[in-house]
Amino acid sequence: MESTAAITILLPTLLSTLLIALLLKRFYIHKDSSAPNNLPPGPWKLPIIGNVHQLMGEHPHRRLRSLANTYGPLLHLKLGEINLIVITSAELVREVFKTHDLKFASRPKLAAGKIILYDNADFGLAPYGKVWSQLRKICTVELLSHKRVKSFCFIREEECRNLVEKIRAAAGSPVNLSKLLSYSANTGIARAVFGKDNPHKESFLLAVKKTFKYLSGFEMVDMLPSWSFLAEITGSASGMMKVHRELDAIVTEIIEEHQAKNFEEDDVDEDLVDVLLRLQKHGQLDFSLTIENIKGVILDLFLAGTDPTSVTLQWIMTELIRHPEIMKKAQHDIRNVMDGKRKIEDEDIAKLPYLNQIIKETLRLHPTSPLLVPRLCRESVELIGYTVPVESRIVINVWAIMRDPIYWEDPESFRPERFDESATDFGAANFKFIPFGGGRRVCPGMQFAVASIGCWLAHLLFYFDWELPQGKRPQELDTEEDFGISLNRKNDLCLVATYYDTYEGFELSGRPDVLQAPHGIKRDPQRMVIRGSCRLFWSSPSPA
Ligand code: HEM
Repeated sequence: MESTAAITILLPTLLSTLLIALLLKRFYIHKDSSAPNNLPPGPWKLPIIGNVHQLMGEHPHRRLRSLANTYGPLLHLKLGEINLIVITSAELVREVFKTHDLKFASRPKLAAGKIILYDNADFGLAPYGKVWSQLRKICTVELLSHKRVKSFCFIREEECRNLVEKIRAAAGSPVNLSKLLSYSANTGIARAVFGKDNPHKESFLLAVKKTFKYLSGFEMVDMLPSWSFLAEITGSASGMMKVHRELDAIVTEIIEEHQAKNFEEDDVDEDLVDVLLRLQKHGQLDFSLTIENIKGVILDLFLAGTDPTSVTLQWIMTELIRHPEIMKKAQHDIRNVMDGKRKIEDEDIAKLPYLNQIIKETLRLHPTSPLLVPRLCRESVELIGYTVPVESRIVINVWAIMRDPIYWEDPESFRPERFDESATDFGAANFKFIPFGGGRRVCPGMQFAVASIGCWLAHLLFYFDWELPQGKRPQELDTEEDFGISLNRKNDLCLVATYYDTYEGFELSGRPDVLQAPHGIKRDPQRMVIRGSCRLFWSSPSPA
């Protein structure tokens, strides 16, 4: 983990600086007089670095859970100059998302937001205010609303079929599912946002990985923002600048292509980029929409629409491989629902509640943002008798809450059925299941993500049987995590897929929804019947 490495390298320097500071300037190190007396509890703090050293050695969400177990669900840490408040209970999440939503609706200024995302000109990291709310509204209406998500079903279906074809082409050799899913997710969001595929996937996906690492909020430069030289020493400033240049080149190309189209006012085929450029040209918003805002929005959607979706799918497939009986049940459901049909459509997926339960259970155990996206407290707030100071950085350890035995029976087990028993939904109604966050800053891409994940998963399970390469046993599949703002698998997921040949004696043509009958037999998908558990075959071939 880069931030841990940076901490490890810097710690001796910081400690010696501290020692010298203590010896020579004893009297210049004052207690922060502006700090309230009743801060939430937390461990003893070293001067200057505060509790930075206590986050070493483990992923932050795991470390913060251990600290919460000692100090309670409302925890105060000092990370360099930053007051970090860590929330680890559903009851306190309710306070943040409901009672005091407005006070917690901003985001801290992170170095990555400044350098990579055009000084937070996007809306995912933008401070609470007019620019954020209008950009969010435009994206919701034009891209992420229920109606728009439904209208993109043709993109989802086409991309799913392309994915199936790619996996089939591997003909039983291991496929790198992590890579294939990232590519597919990126194509899906690119086509929805700007109408065509992203030709620079390889470099884009590398830049995405780095961006999510830099956005964790645990970079040295984000803990000691007034020591700006740290960004230079640790190399994070140049690293971020490099990522910025790579991403900027891609969005600049997209924008220039759209500008060159010279679209008409009443163009009915406007995509989101066209809409943003039109609004900029005609000054139709009550703030001045800059080209940096437009680039930032495209990057937000591009980053958020690619990584969490594909990462969730990788965790789903990881859990299904580790639990073959659950995989079989899901496959049985979908092959039954398809009942001789070959092309999976949105309405088929709607008939698969177990698939939905699998998605929820995976997001419970592997939330892609284990600490959500950090919030900034806009004014001081009283919570359970403690004061959360203004400008504190707030993280909600959803990873810990969603594994807490207080709220979940047998929390470490992968058991999709638990979502059958309780009517827990994605919408954070009970504050113990919050993989998409909540309140005003809740993920606006939730419907887009759930529709895409459902479609991909249905295709992966309907068309293929899956196993680990080299005869490995399910429990040998690792679940090692990599940390950034997004909780990825550390190692790529490589699996062997066996095409589920439901139509005996029939070959699929180029596209998996098209059947090719052997010579002399009429093609009539209506005449397929189900035999045995879920295997389909041609009912009565009667060669002419
Ligand atoms: C499984 C998939 C996804 C998960 C788990 C997820 C999760 C999250 C979380 C936890 C947040 C922070 C919420 C908070 O602060 O309370 C967030 C914010 C956001 N997400 Fe997602 N997300 C997913 C997919 C998407 C997709 C597909 C898009 C867009 C196409 C998207 C766009 C955004 C944006 C723009 C924000 C920032 C919102 C704001 O600050 O107002 N996400 N997401």
